[in-house]
Amino acid sequence: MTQIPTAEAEPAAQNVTIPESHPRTEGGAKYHRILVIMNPVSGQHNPDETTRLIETRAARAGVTVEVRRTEGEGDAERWARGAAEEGFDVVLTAGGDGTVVEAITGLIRSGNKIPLAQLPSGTASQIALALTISPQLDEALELLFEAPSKVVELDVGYLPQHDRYFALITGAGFDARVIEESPRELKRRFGFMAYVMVGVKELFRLKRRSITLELDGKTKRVRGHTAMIVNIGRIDKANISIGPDIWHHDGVLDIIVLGAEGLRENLALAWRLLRREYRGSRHLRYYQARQRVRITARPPLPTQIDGDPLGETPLEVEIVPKGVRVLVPEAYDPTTPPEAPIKALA
Ligand SMILES: Nc1ncnc2c1ncn2[C@@H]1O[C@H](COP(=O)(O)OP(=O)(O)OP(=O)(O)O)[C@@H](O)[C@H]1O
Repeated sequence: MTQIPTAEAEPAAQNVTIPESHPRTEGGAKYHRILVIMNPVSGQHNPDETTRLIETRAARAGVTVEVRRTEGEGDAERWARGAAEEGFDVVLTAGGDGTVVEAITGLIRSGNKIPLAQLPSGTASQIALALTISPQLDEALELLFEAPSKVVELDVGYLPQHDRYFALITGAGFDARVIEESPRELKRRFGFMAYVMVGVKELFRLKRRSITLELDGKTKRVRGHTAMIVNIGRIDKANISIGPDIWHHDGVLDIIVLGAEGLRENLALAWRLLRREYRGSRHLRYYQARQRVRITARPPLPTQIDGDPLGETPLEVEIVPKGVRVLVPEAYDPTTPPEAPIKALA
C-alpha cells in the first residue's frame, strides 16, 4: 500500500528525527491548519471538554485550529468538502461514524486533497477503532502531533441510487431495524449498550423471506431476514468480527446473509460469531463482489447506511477501492487483516 506524504516539508530542527511520511515542526505538529468538525451530540462526549483538549494541544504546538460544531445533517460533509479550498491541511472529526462518513463524503467530493483524522467520540466509532485509533481522545489527538502516524487509503462503498458513500456497512433487515429503534436519547444514556439492548429485542421479530443477490451481474436467491454489504467487519466494542476475510483495504465487498429465527437459532449464531466459526451454518452465509451488489427482498426490508436509516430495499452498492485517505497510527498495517483468513465460504 502506498503511503502518501501528507504535509508540506518544514525545515528540520537539529537532532530531531523526522519520519519520511510526516515532516513536523519543532512543536511536534505534522499539520499546520486543522479543521475540527465536531458533533456536539454524538456518543457521550462533552463537546466543551473535547474543544478545550484540542485547542490546548494545538496552541502548545503553535498550530491553527478551527472547531466547528455541526447542527445537523449536511454540515460535516459541506465543511469537509470545502476544507482544502479554505486552506486547511487536515480534517479532524470529533464525532461518531455518521459524522466521519459525512466528512469522508465531503473529502471524496473535493478530490481528496487532504486526509481525515478522527477522535472517536461517537457511540460506536467503529471506523476509528477498526483503524486502531485509540478511544482515548488525548491519545487519538496525538496522531496529529508527536505520536508516530501515517496516511493510508481506505476502501469505501457508494450507493448510486442515493448518491451516498459508506465506510462500514450498508444493510437490509436486522441492522436497519436496530438503527431505526435506537433513538439518540437511548444512545446518550446507555452508549454502545443501547445497540445491544435493541438488538436483543429485535432478534425475535425477524422472519425469513426470499432475498435476491446480484453479485457482479450473477444472481443468487437465498432465504434470510438480513443481507449486509460490509466494508469494515470489526465491531470492536463487541469484540467480534462479523465474518472471515473482511478487510477494508482489499477492494472487495463482503456480503453476509443471516437467517436465524427465534432464541435457539440466534444464540447458536451469536456463539459461532464469538468463536469466529463462520462456516457450516445455513443461517450465516458469505459472498463477495468486486464491483457491484444489488439486494432485493420479498417482502421488502428496511435499509440502513453506516448507522443512519435509509429507506427500503432494493439496495445497490458499488465499491470505491482506496476511496479516501485517513490518518492512522504508524504501526497500522493495511496489507494484513488482523485475523488469519478463513478461505472456504458457505
Ligand atoms: N447539533 C446536532 N443536533 C442533533 N443532531 C446532530 C447534530 N449534529 C449532527 N447531528 C446528527 O448526528 C448524526 C451523526 O451522529 P454520530 O454518528 O456522529 O454519533 P453517534 O450516532 O453517537 O455515534 P456512532 O455512529 O459512532 O454510533 C447525524 O444524523 C447528524 O445529522
